[in-house]
Amino acid sequence: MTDVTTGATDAASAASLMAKPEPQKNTNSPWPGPPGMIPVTNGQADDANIHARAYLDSLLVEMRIIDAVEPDLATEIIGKKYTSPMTLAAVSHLNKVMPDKTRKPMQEKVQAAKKLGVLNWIGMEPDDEYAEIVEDAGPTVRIIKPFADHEQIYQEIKTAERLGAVAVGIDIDHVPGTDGHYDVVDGIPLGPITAADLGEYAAQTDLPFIAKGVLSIQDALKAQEAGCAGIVVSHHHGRLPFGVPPLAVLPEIRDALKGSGMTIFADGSLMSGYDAYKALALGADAVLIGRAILPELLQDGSKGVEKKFAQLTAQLREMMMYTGVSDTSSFDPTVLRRV
Ligand SMILES: Cc1cc2nc3c(=O)[nH]c(=O)nc-3n(C[C@H](O)[C@H](O)[C@H](O)COP(=O)(O)O)c2cc1C
Repeated sequence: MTDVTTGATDAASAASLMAKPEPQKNTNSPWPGPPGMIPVTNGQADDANIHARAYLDSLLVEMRIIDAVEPDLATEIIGKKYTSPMTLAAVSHLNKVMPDKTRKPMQEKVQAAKKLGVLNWIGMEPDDEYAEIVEDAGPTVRIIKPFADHEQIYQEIKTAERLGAVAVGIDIDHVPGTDGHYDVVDGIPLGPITAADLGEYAAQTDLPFIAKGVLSIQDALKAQEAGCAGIVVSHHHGRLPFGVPPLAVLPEIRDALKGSGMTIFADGSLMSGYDAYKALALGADAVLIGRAILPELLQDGSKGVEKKFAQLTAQLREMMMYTGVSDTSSFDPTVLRRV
């Protein structure tokens, strides 16, 4: 049976699939490629994904069927129109994991997003690979790592501008490493991002700037102060041990940013259209779908993603109809009951 938390096909691999890179514990991972390339979970209480899943499953839904009609999923995100409030998350490094070197999952994902008319995100790829991946792409947000070398950040912002990104940002939640020091990714040292840094990056570019990995009102307000156009409420598939479920903090962040005009994205274990519905009902303007599309992407490329996305869309539409939500600006958190 497929596990709704992870998309994995049995309980053992479900427990092993999410969260922090744990190369030595990757034996049950269903992903191809070198151990640790695609994050897996330790399945313990410190794994924030466990709590994200439990929180999502504790949210039940009232029915408001009288007067309900088929919903319209068209959504404006930072001034551009898309067919859905569901976007394809940054899931980097995938071209390296495929044993079949003729396959390019990063490009396949970009093409699926374009075909579907949804926003796509690109994460940590070197600028030259990023350029190849987004050749002939639809709208893309480029997320840059919090490099210790700030010059590299400025350079990557410039490349994103040149390549026509619709927004640019930093995954600010990728500063700490599991050794208690600043993380190092692909041999590149990461470093702290101060509020002043964030303000400078946001001011440097005409593109909307996004802070990805906000999980408190404090950081949300700092991002606002820094001039960010948007935030992603996220713990980056459980980088933070014991991380609070993004959906648990989303409503208070939404309230804190009320009237700011900022776009609020959310992600974290959204494995179905029903999960996406809950994030949207709790105040996300749009959601990022990452691991829910990974098995299909790696197995069947663009077509697999399109098929999975159609399933997520059907679930989102079904839930919107049952709850009388006719369009993506009409979500109502009072429909949800926590049990
Ligand atoms: C294989 C993989 C690579 C990722 N790489 C990046 C990255 O480079 N930059 C980034 O901001 N997020 C990255 N993420 C995090 C996702 O964008 C997303 O925040 C996270 O997976 C939570 O969403 P999900 O539960 O739908 O997967 C990555 C996720 C995965 C699974």
